[in-house]
Amino acid sequence: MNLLSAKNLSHTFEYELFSDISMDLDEKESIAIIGISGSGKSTLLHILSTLLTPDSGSVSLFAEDVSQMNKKRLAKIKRDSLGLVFQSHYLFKGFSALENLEVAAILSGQDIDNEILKRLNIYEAINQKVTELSGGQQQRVSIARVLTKQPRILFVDEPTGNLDKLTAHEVMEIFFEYIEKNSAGMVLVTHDEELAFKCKKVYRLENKKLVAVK
Ligand SMILES: Nc1ncnc2c1ncn2[C@@H]1O[C@H](COP(=O)(O)OP(=O)(O)OP(=O)(O)O)[C@@H](O)[C@H]1O
Repeated sequence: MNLLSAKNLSHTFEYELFSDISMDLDEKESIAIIGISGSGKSTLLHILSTLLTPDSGSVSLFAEDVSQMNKKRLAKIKRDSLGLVFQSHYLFKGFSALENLEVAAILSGQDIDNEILKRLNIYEAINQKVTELSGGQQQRVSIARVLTKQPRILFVDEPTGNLDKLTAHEVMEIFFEYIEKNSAGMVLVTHDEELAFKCKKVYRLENKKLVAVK
């Protein structure tokens, strides 16, 4: 089943970032987008995850055109089906790590998966306040929180920036197992080509186009 289909996307800020970009994400599929700094990778991810409206072109989620959805419908799809793992964590700072996960569990009606907490190595720190955790621990809590709501599509922007190499690879393994088990999909933006090439498909954003490199 097709989870996401982007057609002929173009976007310009101060300069034209890209034009006429199309891509498809199917169930159990992972796509990595690489490219030099400033090529527009994060902007493309923002468009695919509906945070930003493209200048032209369309994005469909689960075969529904995002531009044709009313606000309520789009909000529901975002809440139930999209998982964003971005550099800024958006954790509730005054709460503990566990409380942050509980909010996600309650809102989505899902359970917290202790196994994932152990693998992310945050099980022991789960009762600490977010502000007492290191940057890497906060990042791992935000990954656990996103997975707790069991989204169908993961949008991941440099998930391993604060993490050592071993932890970064473990996080990728957790993502891959997650999408396989849940028939979900993932779009990953990264500078790390080694991590990128673990994905099923790899595209490079260069000269304003998306070039398939795997
Ligand atoms: N909201 C915005 N308003 C104006 N310009 C923006 C905005 N967001 C991004 N840009 C510009 O668009 C260009 C591409 O940014 P983007 O973050 O998409 O690139 P990137 O490939 O992800 O870069 P990096 O690898 O450094 O994170 C940059 O020149 C950036 O300054």
